[in-house]
Formats: sequence, C-alpha cells, structure tokens
Amino acid sequence: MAKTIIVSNRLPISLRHRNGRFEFKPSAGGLATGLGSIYKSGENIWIGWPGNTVEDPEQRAEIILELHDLKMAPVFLSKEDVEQFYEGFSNETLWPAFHYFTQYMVYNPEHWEAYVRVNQKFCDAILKKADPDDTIWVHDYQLLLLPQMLREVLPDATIAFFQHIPFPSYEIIRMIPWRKQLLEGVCGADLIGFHTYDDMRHFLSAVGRITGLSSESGYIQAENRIINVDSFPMGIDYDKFAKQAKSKKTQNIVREFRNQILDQKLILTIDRLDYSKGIPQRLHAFNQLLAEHKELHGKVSMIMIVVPSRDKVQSYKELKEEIDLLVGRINSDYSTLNWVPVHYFYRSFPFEELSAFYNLADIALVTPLRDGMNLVCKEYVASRTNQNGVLILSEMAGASKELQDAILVNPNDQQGVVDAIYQALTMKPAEQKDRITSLQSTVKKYDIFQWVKVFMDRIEHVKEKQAELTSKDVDTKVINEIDKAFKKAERPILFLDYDGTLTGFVANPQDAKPDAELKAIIKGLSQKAEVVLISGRDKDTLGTWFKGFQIDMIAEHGVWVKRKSNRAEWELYADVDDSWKEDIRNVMEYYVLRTPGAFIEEKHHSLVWHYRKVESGLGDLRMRELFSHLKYMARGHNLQVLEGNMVLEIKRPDINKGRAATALMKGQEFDFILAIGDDWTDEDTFKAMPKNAYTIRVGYAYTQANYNIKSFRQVRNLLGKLIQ
Ligand SMILES: O=P(O)(O)OC[C@H]1O[C@H](O[C@H]2O[C@H](CO)[C@@H](O)[C@H](O)[C@H]2O)[C@H](O)[C@@H](O)[C@@H]1O
Ligand SMILES: O=c1ccn([C@@H]2O[C@H](COP(=O)(O)OP(=O)(O)O)[C@@H](O)[C@H]2O)c(=O)[nH]1
Ligand SMILES: [Mg+2]
Repeated sequence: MAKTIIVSNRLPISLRHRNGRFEFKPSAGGLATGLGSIYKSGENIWIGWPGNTVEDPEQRAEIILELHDLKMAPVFLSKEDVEQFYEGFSNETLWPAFHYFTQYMVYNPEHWEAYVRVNQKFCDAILKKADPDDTIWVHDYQLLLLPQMLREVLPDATIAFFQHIPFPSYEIIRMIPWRKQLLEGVCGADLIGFHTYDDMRHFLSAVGRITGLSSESGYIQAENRIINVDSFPMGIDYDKFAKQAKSKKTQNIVREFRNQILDQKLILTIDRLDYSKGIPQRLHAFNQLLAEHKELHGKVSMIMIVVPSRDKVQSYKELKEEIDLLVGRINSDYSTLNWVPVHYFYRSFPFEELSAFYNLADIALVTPLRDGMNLVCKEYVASRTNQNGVLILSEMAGASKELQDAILVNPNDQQGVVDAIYQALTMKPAEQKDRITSLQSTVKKYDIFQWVKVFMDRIEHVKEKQAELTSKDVDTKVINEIDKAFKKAERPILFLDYDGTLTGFVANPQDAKPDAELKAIIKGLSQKAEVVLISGRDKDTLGTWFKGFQIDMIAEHGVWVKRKSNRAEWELYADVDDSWKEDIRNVMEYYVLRTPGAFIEEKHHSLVWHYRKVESGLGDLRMRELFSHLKYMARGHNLQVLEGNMVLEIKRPDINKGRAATALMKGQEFDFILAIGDDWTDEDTFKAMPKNAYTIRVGYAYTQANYNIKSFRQVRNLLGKLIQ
C-alpha cells in the first residue's frame, strides 16, 4: 500500500548531548502534533535532520534505531552542511530575502553548492524509503529543490510542498542568482501551499516571469502536468491550549506569578530570536509609551520571552546584543525598587509555563516586521478561556489575514503601536469579550487538524485532476492504432495546425519558420494523404513557407484557402465585411499608444492586439481593460472578442477553423481523418470533425479532442511514424 512520507529540515524531536550520550526530546510543536495522525500511522514516516551533528558511526546507528521506533528517519548533516546549508544558504540568503531583509542577504556560491548537495542528501534518504506511488509532503524553504529532485526519480509519486515563511514579490526573488533553479525545484511538486493568498500570488507571478510557465486560477501548466498552488493558513491545536489553560498545574503557576506582580497589567511578547520579529522596534514603542504616560509607571510591565535561535548567524548575534542593550536601558531608566518594566527571558519555557504566561497576560503584543503565519498569537487567543485579554497583531504576520478582530498595527508605525497598547490597556471588558470570542471561533474552526485534512484532501483532488487530463494521453498503443488505420486507409486526410502544433513558440512569430525536419515530414505525408495546414496565420506567410508543397492551406482561421494544385491561387472562403474595422482599430490604437511594446496585426476578418513584448503584468492589465472596452463595442457590430496566447482578437464569430474544415471536406468521403491543434481556435476544428476522426490537442488542457499529446515534438514523432 502506498504510504505517506513527511519531510522537513528539522525532525519533530531535538537531540541533546548529555553525559557523552545523546537524548531525544520529542517536540510538542504545532506541526508535529498536527501531522501526528499521519506519520505515526501504518508504514508512514517523517524524515529530517535531528538537529545536531553526529559523526560517530556507532552513535549514528543507535540514533537510527531509536528514531525508527518513533516513526522517524534521520538525515545527518555534517558540520560543514550546518554552516553552509543551514546557517548559510537557508538562513543568510533565503530567510532574509523571503522576509524582505535584503540588507542581510549573502550571495555565496559555496553556500549554494551546499544547498544543492544537502537537498540531494535528503532526496537520497527519501529514495531509500520511498516506493514509486508514495505521497511525499516536503516542508519549507530549506528544501526548495527537493520536489524536482524526487520527481526525476519517481515520476509518478505524489509530491506536495508547503512553505511556512512568506513568499515575497518577484522584485526580491529576482535578486537571488539561483532563482530559476529554486523555482523549478519547487515546481516538481503537484501541490504547492502557502499560508496566505498574497504569498501564493507572488509565487505564481515569479514562476511566470522566471520560468516562463503560465498559470490560470492557481493551476500552473507544466510541460506534462498541472500543478496546483493554493493558500492553506496553518492553525494550532486549539483544544490543547484551551485545556492546558484550565489545568491545575498551569493555574498554580499563574497564582504564584500573580502574587509577585500583584495588580500590574502585563504585556506579553514571545518570539524566537529573529530580526523578522521586530523585537527592538517593540521595545522602542514600549519605551515611548512609558515616556508619554507617566501614570502607567509601576502599573504596567512587559514579559518578553526570546527563544534562542540561529545564534551563530552574524545578524542574529548582533540582534541579541541590540536587545540586551535596549532592555538594559529601559530598565535602568525606569525601574523602581518594586517595579521592573521589562522582564526579559532569553530561553525557552515548558508548555505549562508558557500556558501560564498566556493566561496571565492582559495583552499579547505580536508585532513582527514579517512573519509567514505566527502561531504565538493564535496560542494566546486559544488560552484566553475567561474571554478577556487583548491581542495586538502586526499586519505583516500571515495570521492578520484571519484575525481581523485583533487590534491590527503597522509595526513600523511606532506611534501607532504606542496608541494600540494604550487602547488595549484601557479597553472595556465587554469589548475585550466581543473581540476575543470572535477570534476564538476562527482559531478553533481552522485548527491544525483541519489544516492537515484540507491539505491532504487537496493533494487527492490535484491527482484526480491530473489523471483526468492524462487519461487521454497519446501513448504507444494509440500511436500504433493511428498508424495502422492510416496505413490501411485509401483516402486519408490530415488537418494540422501550425504554431504550437508543428513547431514550438518563439518570441517573434516570423522566426517560427519550418525547419528541414518539418519540411520532410510534410512532404512525406503529402505523398500519402491529403494534408491541410489549418492556421490562424496570414496567407502570405503560409504561402511563402510552403511554396511548391502538394498540400491545401487554410489561412486566417478560415478566411482564405489555397488548394494543392500548382496553379491554384488563394481564394476567399468567407465573404468578409470589414466595415466594422475602423472603429475598433481606433480603440486598439489608443491602447497601443498607452502600452509600450503593444502592436496591432490586421487580418482580413479580424484585428489582433498583441502584447507579448509588453512589460509583464502591464500587458495583462491593459489587455483586461481593452477586453471590456471591446466587448461593449462588439455587441453593436455582432463581433466576437477572444483572448489568446498574449493576444486579444476581435473577429466575426461565423468565421472559424471548424467551418473551413467542414467546407473543405464537403461532398467527399475520407476513410481516415486526423486533426491536431494546440489552442482554442483548434477546438472549432475538433468539434466539426465526424465521430470516427482522430482528434488530438497538444498540451494537457481541457479539450473537445479525443486525445492529448505532450508537445510538438511528440506530434512530429507521430507524423514521422506515419510516413515510415
Ligand atoms: O529550525 P530553526 O532554524 O530553528 O527555525 C524554527 C522554524 O522557524 C520557522 O517557522 C515558521 O513556521 C511557522 C509555522 O508554520 C510560522 O508560524 C512562522 O511564521 C514561520 O516563521 C521556519 O519556517 C521553520 O522551518 C523552522 O524550523
Ligand atoms: O519557550 C517557548 C516559546 C515559544 N514556543 C513555541 O514556538 C512557536 C513559535 O512559532 P511562531 O509561528 O510564532 O514563530 P516561528 O518561530 O515559527 O517563526 C510557538 O508554537 C510557541 O508556542 C516554545 O515552544 N517555547
Ligand atoms: Mg496553434
């Protein structure tokens, strides 16, 4: 039976050195809890780094055995791996880039090499455990290359990826020299998840611009499959926090603390040591609050927990010093014998004590400058079982998209943060209750178990969608069937679209000339069958490229036809009334003037507005504007506006490839019909074909055709086989 493999840089345990031996401490982290039901069942497993360097082979063997019982398998990292892959590329290049701290980014090719090497190490470890049809769920920015590495060896595996940190705008991603490899790496997955819609749209835009893969409604069209990109805001184990808040143990700790701080109001902040968390900025705001509101002295204090993290990375070391200094300054400026403004702890706390802090705090001040999600704010909400307390939350945390009833602040607006703290300190119990109750219902509903379920269901959905599209793939069996039918036929006919079907796409349409291979194929076919080139191209280009070929040509989607006899001239196939063109051309020209790079192509029956040379993004925007403008005008003229690949075309609806193909076959009997095309204009051809025809759409889009085929290369192979 297929199994599920969870992969993350860190395993949900921590490995500690004690008395010359290693000890494991299982992590109670949200992700570990949420995924517990998955990796602990059946043959499933979690693969990752145990979080310490272990060189001794005997110790390694021991660790492997012990982890095996916990349903985990380790990937051992050497000291160099830790320095270059973990501290280096992951936390000195990707982390600052993805959190918009470009000033901390390091561009070190050795770090990049280590990143590739360690991703490969993870891949090898997985391959030792994985079967071809397993589901592999990869987590986070340390492993961006892994999905594609896995895909190359396990083409049919189900691979999903979730990123826990933000995905920044293309403008940031483009700064990374290895951006293309990184994006292509992630695109090895079938499903790619982010915490928020903004992360996902940034990702889609970067993929479009950097890899050239296009997408629609969250589906990327890769060469041989679709990839779904979606937003899955992660939750916490709500009941665990709510239950712990009421437990005897936690309540005892709360009472003890309360006895010491009496009726002081408490502001709680909890973060890993990280510049993305905005800790110094928060201290500055607290300092300003104390300067502005003398009446609060002795009545309010801050409990600041900073959990040590990545302290070998230079920017983290400096941050630690800055925080130490600031806390020292505030306390030395304001402390009295019985009041300390900032209680600062540089360590982590056990769950019961953490819960006690959440319980005690009148206010949680969560003001990261950037955060993928931020779970601390959700844990605070879940712990407020007395329905009071105020959450102040940064707009820059993913969680702010869901927690709209918090007091939302811009962490860069120091005065705004000061005002928010004051508002929280003076908030009436009734308002506190309203806000916290509403926050609780959100956090409770979208908890970590719901998150895992929704993500896993989505994986299944994507696989079904992929299967639907590839079920019609032209495989060897189909090729043989077509070949046999073709060779048996006495009067075969072939309708072949040109761009995207017989050749690939190029930036300049005039460069898509037929090469020697294609000419040979068409020539060969024309000796055995009626060959009809059926294209949207203008007649002069087609006529020049295929001069002297014994084939029929339909140009401009069916406006012109040229039969194969040598003396034949281009004939108008449709009577064309072009009186509408002037009005429409004027409008299109206006949009050309406003859009550098855009141009108009005039065909007999249509006008086409091209934007493939326009700055990416702007082209789309203008096209949408022009679309709605033209749609309005089209009604009056009985015209049809169609969106194509980087074009907007307006034309008469009764002229199309299907009509032309039908007219060409009229009164004749063919015992073999094959039609191949790659876009919506070819769908008209497919629809017009009799039932016994073979119809093939290039690419894995939804289609009226009986079959899909991967690319023009496979089309050439198929046609090549017919003339052998
Ligand atoms: O493994 P470390 O280098 O010690 O760092 C700890 C983890 O930090 C990051 O957490 C993020 O995930 C949270 C849950 O999705 C999210 O709420 C938060 O906003 C993120 O910063 C990181 O993504 C993990 O990979 C690290 O293990
Ligand atoms: O002493 C502590 C302080 C915090 N946390 C946990 O650390 C996590 C921090 O997650 P968050 O998403 O807020 O930030 P990240 O560190 O992932 O960037 C939360 O689940 C906290 O409960 C902890 O285990 N021990
Ligand atoms: Mg085409």
